[in-house]
Formats: sequence, structure tokens, C-alpha cells
Amino acid sequence: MLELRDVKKVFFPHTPNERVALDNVSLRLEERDFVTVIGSNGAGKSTLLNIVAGVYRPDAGQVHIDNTDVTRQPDHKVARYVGRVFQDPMAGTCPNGTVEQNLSMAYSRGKRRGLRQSLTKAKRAVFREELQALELGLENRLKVDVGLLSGGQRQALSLLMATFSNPRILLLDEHTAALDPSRAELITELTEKAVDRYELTTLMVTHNMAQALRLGNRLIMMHAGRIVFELSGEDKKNATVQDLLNEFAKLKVMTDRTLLT
Ligand SMILES: Nc1ncnc2c1ncn2[C@@H]1O[C@H](COP(=O)(O)OP(=O)(O)OP(=O)(O)O)[C@@H](O)[C@H]1O
Repeated sequence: MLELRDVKKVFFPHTPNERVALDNVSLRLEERDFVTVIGSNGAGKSTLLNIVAGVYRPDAGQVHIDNTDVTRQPDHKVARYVGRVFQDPMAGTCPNGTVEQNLSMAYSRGKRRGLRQSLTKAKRAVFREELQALELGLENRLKVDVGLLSGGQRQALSLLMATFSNPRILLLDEHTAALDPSRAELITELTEKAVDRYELTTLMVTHNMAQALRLGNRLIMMHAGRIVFELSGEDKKNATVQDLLNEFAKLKVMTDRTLLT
């Protein structure tokens, strides 16, 4: 379970450059909820993920993961609960490490020290099995440096690393946006599989409205630091990209009115 209560984040407060990135945002994800987040540029989507991941501290409000208040915890502590995949396929993996070294690092996240160390035979067998599920042949390339993999392969590996140690929350930050259409489709399919397989609770930012409708059981639209529109259940299943465009159009009218007053 993830809960944000009245979270506020302001950049450059009390200066001419002040930006209210999150304006008293409250959001609750129940176990296994998969929420897609859409919104225009600067709406506050990345800030929302960064607050959950502990990269930024809110100026007000709280963040809870399960029964733990993580509001004031630094990102390396919050990493115990959170798996994250970034837009840049190069961001989630270490290029100078082999596939198995990268997986080993991710595997030991949140585990006791003894388990962190060596690459045992048993661990390798687990890695092989997990890689097989990606159907990219990476199970035969355990000793290859990650820097030699393609962008799509690296993003598939990042996704596996973010998910297979069963994080309490999975954060997806436009994680298919930098890939060509066929690779984006592959990663989208792998995401659905991983979320099902590891029974994850997921928050995904995307600019792709069709993807936001296709994935997950809930959708939120953000604008100017607020959640302005939500869909869930049957309403989300039946919604079309045109419906979302209509909601965006309403926001534009609102923004134009605000500018005029
Ligand atoms: N590190 C930062 N320093 C200063 N201002 C920031 C910082 N991060 C975000 N902002 C500002 O906060 C607001 C929200 O930004 P954010 O990146 O969360 O939006 P977004 O919805 O993710 O946008 P995009 O779709 O363009 O990535 C914007 O006005 C942005 O300029």
C-alpha cells in the first residue's frame, strides 16, 4: 500500500522562479493497484515519483509505504521498498558490470548482508530462469557486460532488476518513451507480465494515452501540481484516447481563463 497525504513540493520558494510542483496531492494505492499517470509538461508527474522514491522531501504532507512513514527517509533507505525504471535505458543498469553482476546487486536489495555477497550456483539458476521469461536470450549472456546490450535489452534487464526482488512499490517513469515502437511494445508486454507475476503495486508515468488506458486498473491526470481527473474500473476500461483528449481540452480552457483573470 502506498499513501500520499496532502503532499506539497515547491521549488525555489519565495523567489520569482517559484514553482509549485505538487499542490497538496493525496493519493492512495491499495495492494496490487496499477495506476497510470498522465499530464502535460510540468504537471508534476516526475516530482510525484521522486517524492515516493525519497529523492525529494515534501515541504508538507506525508508518504507512507505499508505501515512505514517514509516521508523523511533518504532515497537509499526507501530503495528497500521501491523498484524504479527510468526513461533512459542506460540509467537503471551499470554498463561495466556483467548481466549477472547487475542482477546480483538488484537481488540483494533489502536482503541481509550475508546474502549480498557471492554469486552462488543457486543464484545463477534463479537469474537464468528469470531471464528466460524475457525471451531475449539473455539467459545465455550472464557474463556479458551490460554496456554491450541494445537499449531494448537493457531496458528489459532494468525492468527485471526493478521487479524480481518484489518491491512494495514499482515506479515506472516513462520507461518506454525512449524506445522504438517495437521495443516499446516489447517492454510494455514485459511490464504487464512482471506486474502480474510478482503481484506488484505500480505507479507509471506515461505520455502515451493509449498505453495509459491499456495498462493498469486506475488512471490519474495531473495538471499544475494537482490530480484533476481520475478513472478506474469499468470507466477506465471503456474510456478512449478521445475521452482523455477532451479532458485535456477542458484544462486548456481552464488555464486560458485563469490567464485572462
Ligand atoms: N529539480 C527541480 N528544480 C526546480 N524546479 C523543478 C525541479 N523539478 C521539477 N521542477 C519544476 O516543477 C514543476 C513540475 O515538474 P515535473 O518534472 O514534476 O513535471 P512533469 O509532469 O514530470 O513534466 P514532464 O512531462 O515535462 O516531464 C515544473 O514547473 C518544473 O519546472
